Amino acid sequence: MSFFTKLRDRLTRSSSKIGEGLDGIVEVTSAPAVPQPAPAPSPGLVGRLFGTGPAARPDEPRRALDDAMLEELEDMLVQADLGVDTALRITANLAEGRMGRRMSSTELKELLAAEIARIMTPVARPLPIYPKKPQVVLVVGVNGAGKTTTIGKLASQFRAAGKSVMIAAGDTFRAAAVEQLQIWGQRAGVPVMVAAQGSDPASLAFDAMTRAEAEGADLLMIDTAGRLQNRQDLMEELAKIVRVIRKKDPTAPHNTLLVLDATTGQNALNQVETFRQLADVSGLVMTKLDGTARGGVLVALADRFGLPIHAIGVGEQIDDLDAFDPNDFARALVGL
Ligand SMILES: Nc1nc2c(ncn2[C@@H]2O[C@H](COP(=O)(O)OP(=O)(O)OP(=O)(O)O)[C@@H](O)[C@H]2O)c(=O)[nH]1
Repeated sequence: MSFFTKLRDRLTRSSSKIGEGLDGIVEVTSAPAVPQPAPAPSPGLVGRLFGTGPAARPDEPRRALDDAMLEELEDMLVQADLGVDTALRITANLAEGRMGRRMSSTELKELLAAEIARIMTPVARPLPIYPKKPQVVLVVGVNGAGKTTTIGKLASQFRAAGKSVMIAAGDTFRAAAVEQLQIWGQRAGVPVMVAAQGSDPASLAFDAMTRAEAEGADLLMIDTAGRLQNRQDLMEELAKIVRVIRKKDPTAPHNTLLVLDATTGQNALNQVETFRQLADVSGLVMTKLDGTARGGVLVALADRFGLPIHAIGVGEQIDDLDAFDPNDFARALVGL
């Protein structure tokens, strides 16, 4: 199954929220549809530019775009977790030159998808791979966001691409977290370095650097703790890991990935703010886009922070994570 098919099938809770929202907005006050003979289907201009979505049916209900309709659109987008600022910007762009025009839900979906893709295109960037060996990737995020799973999935993909990968289980306080990482390491066929429970994560990171250098690993991914309850401790812990790995390589870490859980909705925005204060976040991965109606938050994140979105997760299996494609995501999100 292609990742787009998977994305479209699994993003349904978010997409039905937006898709049905648009249907409702158009149908609520529109005149009853007058049946007309159906001409051969042809995609609209936006459809032709952005994919092969369904053409607007001639008998689809339509509604003239006015201020009231724009307000309903805004509210719907806010409820779909795109956030107020982004919702306002999108509706303003959508309205430009179209006030008074009678629009169908399909046309609105095409326009909305194009607007969302426009916002997200600049941030859609796969994790960059550098010639530097080992490339050190620090992975941060709150407990349960999906760090372990993401590390496992990425490790498996890089290995499949011929890279030698090593993982360090830096959340040394939680035995269960270390065990999970070991299981993912086995699945991905990648060594996982662990330390005694409760030992210093920075010391493990140093040992992992030493081993990765000695073995000529291409990539070292370091998992970290996500206890936000004690922000000061966590900040010190992350800072110490960075200090220690810089003794080995002053340019490391080369990437700091923040893993976010889509089901947290608008709270993901706060997590970005917080982790940017704790670490030098260089890119985002969003997990759990399946089974949540809050996937729209990714648009708000792109619009607000402009941080690269490296990958998105739509399930618990090893191949349920892929590079972020803005057009695919935008179309899936609006239900096209
Ligand atoms: N449905 C779904 N579940 C996911 C996804 N990514 C991760 N999970 C699940 O979310 C749960 C937490 O994921 P972990 O990878 O353990 O998260 P973590 O951030 O490492 O959490 P701690 O180990 O508690 O620090 C696990 O049950 C995963 O299987 C996803 O894309 N979709």
